[in-house]
Amino acid sequence: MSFLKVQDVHHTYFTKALRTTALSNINLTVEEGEFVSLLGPSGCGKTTLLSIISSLLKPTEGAVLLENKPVATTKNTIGYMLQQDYLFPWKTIEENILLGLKLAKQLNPKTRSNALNLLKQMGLNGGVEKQLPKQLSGGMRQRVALVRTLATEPKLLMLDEPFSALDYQTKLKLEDLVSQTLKDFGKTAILVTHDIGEAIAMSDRVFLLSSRPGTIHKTFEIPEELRKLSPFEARNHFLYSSVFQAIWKELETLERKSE
Ligand SMILES: Nc1ncnc2c1ncn2[C@@H]1O[C@H](COP(=O)(O)OP(=O)(O)OP(=O)(O)O)[C@@H](O)[C@H]1O
Repeated sequence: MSFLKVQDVHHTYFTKALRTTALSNINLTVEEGEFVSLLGPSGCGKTTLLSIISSLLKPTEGAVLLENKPVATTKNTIGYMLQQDYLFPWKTIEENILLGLKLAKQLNPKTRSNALNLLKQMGLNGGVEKQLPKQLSGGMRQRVALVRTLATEPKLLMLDEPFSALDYQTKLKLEDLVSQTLKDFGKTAILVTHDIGEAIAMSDRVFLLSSRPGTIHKTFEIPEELRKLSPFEARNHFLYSSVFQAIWKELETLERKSE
C-alpha cells in the first residue's frame, strides 16, 4: 500500500467562454518518508495538482488516497510551506508558531514546548520568539513558517516554491535545513519548483510534467549517491550535472513539442 496515491486524475477548468484541460491521466504514488518534486514549464498544472492532492480542489475525474482513504476525509494531515510566509504581522513569532496548534485545539504545555524547541533547533534563539515578523529576515521568517507547519505534526508536507523569493545563499542554506529537518521527522513531502537544481538536490524522485494538458511526461529517480547527501553537497557531486543534463534535455524536447 502506497502512502499517497493519485489515481487517474483529470481536471478541466470551465469558464463561460473557455474550457481548459489542466491535467490529464495523472497517476503517481508517493511512499512514506519520500521527498518528491513536481517540475515543469509554467502553466503545466503543478499548482492545480497540488490543490487536488491537498483536496482544496475536487478533480473532474479521478481520486487521491492518503493511507488508502480519500484525502478529503483526512483532517489536519497536510501542512504547507509556500512562497510567502503568511505570518501575521501583528502577532509575535511565538503566537504565530502556536496558531496552528490553537486552531486544531492541540495547544497544551507539551506541544507548546515542542514548538519552541523546534524554533531553537532551526537556529532561531536569543529571544526571537518575542519579536514580530518584520524584525526578521526573509530566510528567518521562512524558518518560522516551517516551525508553524511542523508544530501540528502533519503527515504530508506541500512545499510550493518555498525558496523562490529568497536570495541564492539563503535559499541554499534553507534547502539544507528543510531537507535535514524533514528527514529527522521522517516526513513525506511534495515540492513544486521551477528550479531543476533544487528538484535534483532535494528529492528522491522528480516528476517532470508536460503542458497543455499537464501529464507526467517522465519520472526521474535520483541516484542513491546524491540522495544520501545534503542538497548543498549533492549540487557539488559529479553525478549532479549528468542528471541536470538529462532533465534539461527532456524539458527542451517538451518546449519544442509545444511550439
Ligand atoms: N481557476 C482557473 N480557471 C481557469 N483556468 C485555470 C485556473 N487555474 C489554472 N488554470 C489554467 O490551468 C492550466 C494549469 O495552471 P496551473 O496554475 O496549475 O499551472 P502551474 O504549472 O502551476 O503554472 P505556474 O508554474 O506558472 O505557476 C493553465 O493553462 C491555467 O491557465
